[in-house]
Amino acid sequence: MSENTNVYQIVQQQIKEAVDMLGLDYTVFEMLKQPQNVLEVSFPVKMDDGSIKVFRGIRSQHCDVLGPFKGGLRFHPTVEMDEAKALSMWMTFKCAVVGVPYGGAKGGIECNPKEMSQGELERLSRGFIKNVANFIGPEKDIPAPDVYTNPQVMAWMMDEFSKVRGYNNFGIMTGKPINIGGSKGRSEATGRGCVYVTREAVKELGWNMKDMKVVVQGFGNAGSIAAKLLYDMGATIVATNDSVSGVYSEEGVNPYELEKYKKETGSVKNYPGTENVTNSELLTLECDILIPAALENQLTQANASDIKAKIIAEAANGPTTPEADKILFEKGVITLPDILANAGGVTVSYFEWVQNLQNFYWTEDEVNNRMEEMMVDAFKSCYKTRESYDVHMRTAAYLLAVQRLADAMKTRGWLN
Ligand SMILES: NC(=O)C1=CN([C@@H]2O[C@H](COP(=O)(O)OP(=O)(O)OC[C@H]3O[C@@H](n4cnc5c(N)ncnc54)[C@H](O)[C@@H]3O)[C@@H](O)[C@H]2O)C=CC1
Ligand SMILES: O=C(O)CCC(=O)C(=O)O
Repeated sequence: MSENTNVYQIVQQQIKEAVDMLGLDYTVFEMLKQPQNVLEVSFPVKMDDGSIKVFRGIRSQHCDVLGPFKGGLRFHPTVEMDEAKALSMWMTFKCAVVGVPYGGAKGGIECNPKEMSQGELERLSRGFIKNVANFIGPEKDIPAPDVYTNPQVMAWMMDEFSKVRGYNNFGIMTGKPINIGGSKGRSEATGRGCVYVTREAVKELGWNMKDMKVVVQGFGNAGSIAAKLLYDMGATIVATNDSVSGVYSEEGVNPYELEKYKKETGSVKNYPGTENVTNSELLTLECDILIPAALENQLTQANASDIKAKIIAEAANGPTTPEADKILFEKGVITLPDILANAGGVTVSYFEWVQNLQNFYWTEDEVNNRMEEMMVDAFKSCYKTRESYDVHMRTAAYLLAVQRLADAMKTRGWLN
């Protein structure tokens, strides 16, 4: 039978399982099984050659019982509503797992940013914001970077929103450049947070980071930072890739040098001293830690039994299908689920928003130390729940998150 890779249906299944295990009122499932609000917009953008192209943008706001909606915006050719809904739902659970007072949102624009100039990307970003300005706001829904969006895109969007409102609104977007209200540590936060929980898992197993061989799928923001920090801790980065190619070396690569090479050539492909590997070869390489840091549905029933890693730390959202999860659990692999492992990004986004609202800025050490404390606490809570319910880490994280959401619903009078 072919595998279901519809991420919206997958997340609904994850919620149902947690609600049933916790014996909660069915209203909790009814509330969480779909987003509270969705918006789809289309708008014209003038291209550099003078032509007009119409783009489609999406924003899904899942559940705001714990606070305003929050989550990234991606620029990608595959952006569509079911994916945005699922990603917004994962944001709700992620915030609840780490104790960040937000609800989940996500969105994006269907486009190929690699084929667009900076001017076109700026007009695209501003056009999107003009069309969603009434739907978002610093107390309502605060977007952030995701796949193929970056601090510059956040800056244009913040500037456009401020123009629409008629006064500066730094708190509307997070992941901004530091000189216009960005937080120190935000660019590195997703990879850094992922490394903190990976380090805790390695410690729990009584292993030493210096003995770890690591494979990172997706040498972008989250993946390259995770690779660099693990390398700094003594781990060996044996392979990594991007959308063009992968590279492998048994002795390991220096991710700082690889980053320079990728900046110069546009890809990790043909990095000296390595052999090129395909994406499917990369995922099943001999290693201790595998960090999927690209897109959804990468570990599936087709490749799960061939995966050699003992720890999988999901920097990406939704990289593992439920069928793959089962196979990996039975093999004894410890999966650090996305809603825990990549929560460092939204945690520091929360710090950025707090700094913007107070107009008072923190040092990088303050940001990193506070994030570390929250990530380690969340890891420990999930690990404890995993042991007490005898479930895998993903289910443990959902049990914690759904219980916290249900408690807040009860307190707010949404449940009997
Ligand atoms: N940026 C952030 O703060 C956060 C990102 N994430 C998740 O992390 C993942 C990566 O996001 P970012 O690092 O921000 O994006 P990015 O755009 O900086 O990097 C994505 C990387 O994946 C690579 N890639 C794309 N398609 C690929 C394929 N088919 N095979 C192998 N590599 C491929 C790209 O070449 C690029 O190197 C996404 O799932 C995102 O939702 C999660 C939490 C926060
Ligand atoms: O920083 C944020 O607000 C959200 C980041 C994000 O999109 C994610 O965690 O998947």
